[in-house]
Amino acid sequence: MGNLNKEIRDGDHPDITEERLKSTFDTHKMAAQIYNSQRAADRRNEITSAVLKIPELQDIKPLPFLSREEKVEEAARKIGILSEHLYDLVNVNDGAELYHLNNVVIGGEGNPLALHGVMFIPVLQAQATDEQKKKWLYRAMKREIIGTYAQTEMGHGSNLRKLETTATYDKATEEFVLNSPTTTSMKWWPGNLGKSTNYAVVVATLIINEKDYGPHSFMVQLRDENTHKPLPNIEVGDIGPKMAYNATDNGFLKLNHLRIPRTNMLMKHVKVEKDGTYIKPPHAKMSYSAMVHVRAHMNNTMAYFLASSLTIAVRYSSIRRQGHINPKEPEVKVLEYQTQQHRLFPHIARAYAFSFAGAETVRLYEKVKKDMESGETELMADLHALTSGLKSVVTYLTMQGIEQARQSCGGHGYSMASYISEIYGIAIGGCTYEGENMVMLLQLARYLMKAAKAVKEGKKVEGLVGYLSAPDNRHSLIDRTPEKSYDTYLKTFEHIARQQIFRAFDKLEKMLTSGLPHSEAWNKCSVELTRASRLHTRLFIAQAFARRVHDVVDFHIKEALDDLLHLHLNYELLDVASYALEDGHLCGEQMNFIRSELYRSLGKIRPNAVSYVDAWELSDMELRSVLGRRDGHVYENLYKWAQNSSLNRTDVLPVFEKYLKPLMMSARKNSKL
Ligand SMILES: CCCCCCCCCC/C=C\CCCCCCCCCC(=O)SCCNC(=O)CCNC(=O)[C@H](O)C(C)(C)COP(=O)(O)OP(=O)(O)OC[C@H]1O[C@@H](n2cnc3c(N)ncnc32)[C@H](O)[C@@H]1OP(=O)(O)O
Ligand SMILES: Cc1cc2nc3c(=O)[nH]c(=O)nc-3n(C[C@H](O)[C@H](O)[C@H](O)COP(=O)(O)OP(=O)(O)OC[C@H]3O[C@@H](n4cnc5c(N)ncnc54)[C@H](O)[C@@H]3O)c2cc1C
Repeated sequence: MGNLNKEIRDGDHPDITEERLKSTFDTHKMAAQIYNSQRAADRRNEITSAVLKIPELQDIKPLPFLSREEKVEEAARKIGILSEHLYDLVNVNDGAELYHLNNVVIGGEGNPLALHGVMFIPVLQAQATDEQKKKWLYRAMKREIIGTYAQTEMGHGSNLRKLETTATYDKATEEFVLNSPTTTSMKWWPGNLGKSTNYAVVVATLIINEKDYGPHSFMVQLRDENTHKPLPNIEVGDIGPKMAYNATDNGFLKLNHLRIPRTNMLMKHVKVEKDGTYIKPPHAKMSYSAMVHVRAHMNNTMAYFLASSLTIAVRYSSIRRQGHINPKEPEVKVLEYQTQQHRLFPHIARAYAFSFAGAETVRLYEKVKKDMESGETELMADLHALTSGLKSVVTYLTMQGIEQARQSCGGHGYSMASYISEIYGIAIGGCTYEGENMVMLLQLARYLMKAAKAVKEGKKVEGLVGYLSAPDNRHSLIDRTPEKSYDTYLKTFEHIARQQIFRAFDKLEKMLTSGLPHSEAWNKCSVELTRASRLHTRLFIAQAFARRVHDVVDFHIKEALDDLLHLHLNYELLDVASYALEDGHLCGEQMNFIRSELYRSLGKIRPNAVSYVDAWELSDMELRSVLGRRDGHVYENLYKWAQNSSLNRTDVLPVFEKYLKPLMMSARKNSKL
């Protein structure tokens, strides 16, 4: 039998090999859990190996040394080369393969086709009629045209009902007139809008006979297909540098009374007839499908970002030696410190949890998408509630985890050589895009309040909120169950979420009864409401983790996942324990029990720590991190990496003659006086 950890190679740093030899599970079999099948895990590695054989697809130099313009150019260069090899490298109908290819070759900072693939094509698939698909979708899929999704404006992103861009129907010419009447009505932020795309699905407020029908989607050609020059009545450009995503040209767009044919409105579900008659869609929010598409996939992208930074931090912590635990012994790997383990291991567990919760979410999304094709909309509300909560909680916890990973690498974590700061910048965009986190938590809260009302009225609720009508224990039995039975943990999470949901509900009801208008009462309860949404979502994540562990057949994989789940449940419970202490559901003694289980878990995870992150099978090419190198040879490569700095091209910079020398000369002269 070979090594269980598949990353072991001759010549690696002995400290990291020592870690890998301790693995109790086969890391490639674990990858099958993370990527949902052995075939998917195999394909990732096959794609990486194939890419490594194509020299033009390698980074020209480490990305942090590129200027913004060079980053934009480099991503476009690679997209061009990828286009030639695409069919040999991936199954183009498999989103996971495309995403992996993107991560290996280009990385997270963006590319000209990102929004084309992530939103433009999905919105056409979901909202275009067959005729419209023939006109645009098939061309888009062949990349004859490149598009984006232009919804957010300078003045409005969250509140779609107040978008200022108008699409006014002109019955006489059977056209819509698209107009940006104010500075704040300019589209602002859409990815790749600035310079890369020649088409956009523009979301505008539909006006017919002076009546406002709310946001609708319209296909707009932005640029000439040959010259790429903006078409008349269109002003378009880049919004400038951002915290991250700087290979992406997020853009602005001003439409000056631009006329487009009536048939450019996406009309699969909703219609404006020639005479201006408006035909409603089967569900008012069907046009929000592209956003739900991205939200449904965000758990997995966040899990990936979190796992990337943890891979870097855990590998580095296994070769970084500093300080002593036993003064008579050599300096220890920093991974031996309990504080380091506490800082990193719970986030490893979260990365796995997000991936498992993500798989369930994508399954529900696929079902709803199929239903919607035939006009069936029953599960849309469930999906919207679930994805709203998850996108908010998962992006926020990912942000925390990545920052802990960075800090756990000490000074070198702050260097771009770690690449963690770039991953952080990219990942935290997710707290904002696809619905600002608080706004989306409040969307979930609407759903939870409806369920709470039903329960109060004596009705039974089911599905995601079924626990609200299930029996509850007054006191948690957490310390009175056999090891590896997680039922009592999950019941405790249920209790906490239920209590908070009803606390928010009661507060809201009291205010409404006192005569406060609904929107004011809602605002005054909104912190309590977002707490309810977070607790409900964290319960779902824990349940999804437990469901996955329950289903695993392979003994060693199950045992390793079980250890992570145990850590997850104890850590997460401590994080939210104040809610259960408040009403005596948990007592001080049980808190001690949870704490001691947590510390026991850290010890149990420790020997497998490197293998848990190796199991994500993130290649050096995609990690782009000196600290996270698979072979553990960090220090000599850190020195090599610094040689890329343009400041090192000469021993003496011109600024010396220009500024520093005169400064020192004058100081010396003064001190002689
Ligand atoms: C050749 C080489 C190939 C190489 C490969 C390339 C591959 C590329 C891969 C690239 C990989 C990665 C790239 C990653 C890029 C990053 C992508 C970033 C994308 C970011 C894009 C955006 O941000 S787009 C803009 C997003 N904007 C928002 O999300 C706005 C948020 N606001 C809203 O969604 C809405 O305004 C609102 C939901 C908050 C409110 O809407 P509204 O006012 O209309 O409704 P109400 O609040 O009144 O609610 C009414 C009822 O409607 C229900 N509702 C709302 N939404 C939905 C819904 N979607 N579904 C179902 N129901 C919904 C709501 O619940 C209310 O119900 P009731 O309570 O019953 O009344
Ligand atoms: C990296 C990145 C990529 C993006 N890509 C695209 C794209 O491709 N296409 C596109 O159309 N857009 C894109 N966006 C825009 C993005 O979708 C919006 O910025 C986002 O939806 C948030 O909206 P906002 O900017 O209006 O925030 P605001 O709503 O102005 O948020 C500001 C504050 O107000 C609070 N707030 C607002 N409304 C409420 C409320 N009702 N209740 C309580 N609090 C509230 C928020 O919680 C937040 O704290 C992108 C943004 C980023 C950062």
